[in-house]
Amino acid sequence: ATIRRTEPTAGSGDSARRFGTQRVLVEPDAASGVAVMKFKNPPVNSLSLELLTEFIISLEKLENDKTFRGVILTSDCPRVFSAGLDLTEMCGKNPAHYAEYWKAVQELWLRLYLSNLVLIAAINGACPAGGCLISLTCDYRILADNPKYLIGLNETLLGIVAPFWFKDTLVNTIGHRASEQALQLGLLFLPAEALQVGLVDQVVPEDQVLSTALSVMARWMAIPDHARQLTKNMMRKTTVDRLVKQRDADIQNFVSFISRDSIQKSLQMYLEKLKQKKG
Ligand SMILES: CC/C=C\CCC/C=C/C(=O)SCCNC(=O)CCNC(=O)[C@H](O)C(C)(C)COP(=O)(O)OP(=O)(O)OC[C@H]1O[C@@H](n2cnc3c(N)ncnc32)[C@H](O)[C@@H]1OP(=O)(O)O
Repeated sequence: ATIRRTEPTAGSGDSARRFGTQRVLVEPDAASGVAVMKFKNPPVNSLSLELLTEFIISLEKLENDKTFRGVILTSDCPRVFSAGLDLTEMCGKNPAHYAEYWKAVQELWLRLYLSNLVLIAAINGACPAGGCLISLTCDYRILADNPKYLIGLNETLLGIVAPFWFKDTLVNTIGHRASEQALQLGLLFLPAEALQVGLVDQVVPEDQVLSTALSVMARWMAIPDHARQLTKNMMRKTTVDRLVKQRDADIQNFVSFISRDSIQKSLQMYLEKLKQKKG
């Protein structure tokens, strides 16, 4: 994926010169040091290998540019933040592909979870599974108050299992008992429920998600970077190290699990169900 610069928006000057890739739009505002990163992989921002790769590239570019201290993650697709991992990457492929794909999923989580940037999720659509995981890696989550925008780690509903580092991220956010129940039941929370359980930090009207994210960002960026970053690292490094210490074993575990006939069958059936839903 190549990083492309696009023309600045009208009357904005250099600080709004957008850049990004085909599936990840980046709207930087150098004046405030905040960039808005929008997933653009229609129709549902499924986390394909390409999107994961482009996401990592764009995030790295922002992290390496000292102008930027905060990034807001949001969706360019209507009604959906992200439908989670791309199911077509996990069915009907070969072990080598599954390994490559899972390595990219691990990489994105590792980069996001320990990022020095202030990361705020402006959740403007449905946020199941891998989409929920991305929002959980952020420092703060704002969800649009729309009953259609469900959020949660629903993997068991597909007959699969969220890996331990998905689980750890949820436990670090909503606690052990709430996570145990949510993961086993594959719970998808309504906005009010997600707020109540602590899965999101704020629920606001749909047209205020981005403006709210910008004002919350200002509050987080008022903290001296070094102190905030060291504190974030103190809070999260143990969780990250658990995966770092066993990345290859985790990949092998994923490949053998996802390759099982029974798992392949449930994923195919789930994809069929999604397609019939439209019928
Ligand atoms: C040891 C560890 C082992 C395994 C770990 C695996 C961890 C897995 C994590 C995951 O993220 S698995 C993915 C789980 N995702 C979901 O359950 C969400 C599924 N999608 C939906 O619920 C809905 O699509 C929606 C996000 C609520 C949006 O609904 P809407 O009605 O707007 O769209 P529609 O459902 O018609 O879908 C449009 C189109 O997109 C296809 N689609 C949807 N989700 C995915 C997906 N995750 N991957 C690939 N494709 C997806 C859907 O089939 C439709 O396709 P079509 O246009 O060709 O019919």
